[in-house]
Amino acid sequence: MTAVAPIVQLAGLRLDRGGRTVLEGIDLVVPRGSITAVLGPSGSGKSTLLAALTGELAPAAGTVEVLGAPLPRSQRALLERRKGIGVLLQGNGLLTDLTAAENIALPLRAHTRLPPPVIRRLVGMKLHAVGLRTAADLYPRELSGGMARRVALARALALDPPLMLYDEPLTGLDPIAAGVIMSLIARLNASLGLTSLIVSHHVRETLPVADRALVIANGRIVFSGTPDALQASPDPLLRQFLRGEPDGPIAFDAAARTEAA
Ligand SMILES: Nc1ncnc2c1ncn2[C@@H]1O[C@H](COP(=O)(O)OP(=O)(O)OP(=O)(O)O)[C@@H](O)[C@H]1O
Repeated sequence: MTAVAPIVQLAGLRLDRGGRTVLEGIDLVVPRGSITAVLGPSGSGKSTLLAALTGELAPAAGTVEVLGAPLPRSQRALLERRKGIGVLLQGNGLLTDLTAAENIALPLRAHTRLPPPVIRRLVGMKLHAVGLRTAADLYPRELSGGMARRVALARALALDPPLMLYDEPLTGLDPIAAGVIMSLIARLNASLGLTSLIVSHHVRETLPVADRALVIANGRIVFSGTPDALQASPDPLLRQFLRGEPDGPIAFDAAARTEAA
């Protein structure tokens, strides 16, 4: 790994799922420290792209470099690389019979040999980072949706990963909780020196915190640039997407995508 290498670099990437090509011709460089909004209609392949970044989905063609080097093929090396990638998945994935603090401690217990007092201290720091110091001993059922999302975020940050991947972090949240999560994502990115990719349907909430935007549609990247350039684009496909119109150049039926060879 080198200090100057982009944190994510994709070249000529093709991703297949269920025998079909979901994405192809994907070239992408994500600079360190940036927040990239990954946008696109439902089923366009946003989560599939994240799956390629974590190594969960192997490329059908092309290369995936994450944290300065190609993703390793061996399962052991891949698990090691994944410690540097924090993932907040759709839904929080909190274990219901563990408290907030115990949930956050899980990755530290699984992947480090730190003594319990150090783990307790690290968990306290993560809870503090998401503004939930007083919720340490609460169970997920005792948390609001926004609080549970923040606990899940603290858990994703437990191992201090330099790269954070967010898959629909606002799903199921009311507008106030959504605003809290988005500003927290932006604040953590700046204060911890992270790089973030945010897959989201919530264009209006996500673009303001992003310094780059990608739009995926019809199996490829149809826009890569600043949020301002996206919003100013006259491209009919981008206008259709930003306005949420059903008719236009974006094909919404799955049959429109190509069959994998
Ligand atoms: N495990 C899988 N096996 C087969 N096909 C899959 C699998 N996961 C996703 N797909 C297909 O891949 C395509 C892209 O799905 P993906 O979940 O990446 O889209 P998305 O843009 O994240 O959608 P959404 O915004 O609705 O979450 C879809 O056609 C989907 O049906």
